[in-house]
Amino acid sequence: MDQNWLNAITLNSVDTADKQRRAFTLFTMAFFAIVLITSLVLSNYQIYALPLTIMLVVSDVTIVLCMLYYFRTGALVPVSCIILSIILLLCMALVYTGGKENTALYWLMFYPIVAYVTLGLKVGSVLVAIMYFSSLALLFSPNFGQAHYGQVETSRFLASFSLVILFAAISEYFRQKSHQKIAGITLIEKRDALTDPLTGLANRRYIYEHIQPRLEAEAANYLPMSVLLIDLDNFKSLNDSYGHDFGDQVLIAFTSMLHDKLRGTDIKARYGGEEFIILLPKAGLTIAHSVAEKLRAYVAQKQIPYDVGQSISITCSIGIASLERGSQFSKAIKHADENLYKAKAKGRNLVVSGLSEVN
Ligand SMILES: Nc1nc2c(ncn2[C@@H]2O[C@H](COP(=O)(O)OP(=O)(O)OP(=O)(O)O)[C@@H](O)[C@H]2O)c(=O)[nH]1
Repeated sequence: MDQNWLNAITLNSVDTADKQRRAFTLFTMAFFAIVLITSLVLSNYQIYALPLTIMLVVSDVTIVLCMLYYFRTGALVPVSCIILSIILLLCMALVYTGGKENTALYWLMFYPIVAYVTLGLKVGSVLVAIMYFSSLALLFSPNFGQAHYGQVETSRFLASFSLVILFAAISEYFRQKSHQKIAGITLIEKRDALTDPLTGLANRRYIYEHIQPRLEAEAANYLPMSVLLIDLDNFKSLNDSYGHDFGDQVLIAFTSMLHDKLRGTDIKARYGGEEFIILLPKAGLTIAHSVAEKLRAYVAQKQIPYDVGQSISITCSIGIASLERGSQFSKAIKHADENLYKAKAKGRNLVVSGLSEVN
């Protein structure tokens, strides 16, 4: 069975909220970095060596440009990697020089938290590991850095920094797990709410909640579009003669016929009871009429097994309307329904089409 339509149902709102959380964490840190670097450059540019001043200004400008790039493109991962790498370098430079009154090591504590929140466990761990081992190298190579850190200071720093990394990693790991679980459950529930359980087709809610907004937002991908309303003929007497369970089997068999005769890109849904709706994107009335006519003829000749050696056939009536740019979906549905009514009135097993009114 064609389930393509289910893949179109996503959790945009959940993903957007998670991205906002990561972006907000990153940019809060970036904001402090910009303020700190700018004030350092402004107050010390006379005493700093020129290469240091240039390095700080370039870092500052790059962070600002990265933020602007994110707001233009929404590309959070590359932007996070660049900003976090710059801040990693600046932190290591700080450890190298010792910072004001040898307090450099304190400023490393926030980094693992931001790295894990922003880039997740895998990529975050790479940056955190680089910071951790670079710090070790600087702390245990007495001739390498400019600053001297005492033994107690070094061991306390390593112990507390290791604990911060450990807790940040544990918290990110379980946050990711629970996020995936909740997102998975929410997606299943959302898909269930838009699926007809008997036929596996999309339901009426899918058409109004998922497709209708897209017709307005992505009109170029859909319009002109044809709307087919299909109703199985004399379904009540079929139920009465063969039983409700067999009626259900007929609905399932009819769904297979839809899949046989229509394309995967056509939108098919059970509109209610024994009524179905088909949307043919980028198809005018002429094409829609010929598609509907082929479907009608196919359904009429198809045998549905009833009992051993016994089978029945069904017929359907189809009303068509077209949805052009500027016309309303509700009006096209109404017009298709009127044409379906005409098809029934003219004796059933018929296709009736007509243009929908344009605003
Ligand atoms: N088996 C089964 N029957 C259903 C289902 N949903 C609706 N029906 C039945 O479909 C029948 C529809 O009957 P009507 O609306 O009178 O239409 P009809 O008998 O098809 O007559 P026309 O539409 O005029 O050709 C009703 O008897 C409903 O109970 C379902 O999920 N399963």
